[in-house]
Amino acid sequence: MAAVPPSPPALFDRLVAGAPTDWAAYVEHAFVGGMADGTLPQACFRHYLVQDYLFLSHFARAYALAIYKGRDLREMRAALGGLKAILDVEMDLHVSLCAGWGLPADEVEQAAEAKATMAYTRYVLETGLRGDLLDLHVALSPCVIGYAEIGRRLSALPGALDAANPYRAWTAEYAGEPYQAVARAARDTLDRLAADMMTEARFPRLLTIFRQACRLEADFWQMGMTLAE
Ligand SMILES: Cc1ncc(CO)c(N)n1
Repeated sequence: MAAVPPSPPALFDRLVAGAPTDWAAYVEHAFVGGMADGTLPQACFRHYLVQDYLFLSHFARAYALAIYKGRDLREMRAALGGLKAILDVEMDLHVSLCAGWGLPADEVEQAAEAKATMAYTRYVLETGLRGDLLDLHVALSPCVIGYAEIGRRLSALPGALDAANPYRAWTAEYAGEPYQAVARAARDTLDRLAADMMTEARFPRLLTIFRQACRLEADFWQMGMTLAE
């Protein structure tokens, strides 16, 4: 019987394997550890939460760009699914999280964007405008798939979901099945696009986009930690 050839590693796993330091600096940032054990100062979380609301509104625009860049209805519908997940699921969570932290939505919407927020969101949008759908989805991937991984890791740590942990709602949301499903869909989208758009010659440039996005994610946590504006 002929041996079944091993299937190639998924594109996302290849990207992580190609940028282990940048990936770890993002998903293992001190901000994340501080949410796990509850020691993160609450002012840092509030600052982050306000900026993340602004982040998500630009992130929704990037998914809208992915609809525009779709080459057929299937790709356009997949991007629409991502857009709806942000606008209808994640934004709703944010509005209620913000309310729970005493931050009314209209106040959050009026807040000034921190430089780290501008840098990250505009980098993703610009990468998508300049490149094709694969460039755009690689730029988006650390966000969606990274937060699902962070949520999953946190939820396995003792204390992260305890009633006494002020960040338990955040962890529960990103560890929860609806968000995990969004991240699986993002992985599938990458693999489907890679199957007909990816060449080996292209991989180094995709890895550069991925690394840059991971660095900007780590900077986003750092902005929260330091209350940077
Ligand atoms: C900064 C940032 N990255 C990723 C996500 C997940 O969508 C988020 N909410 N915020």
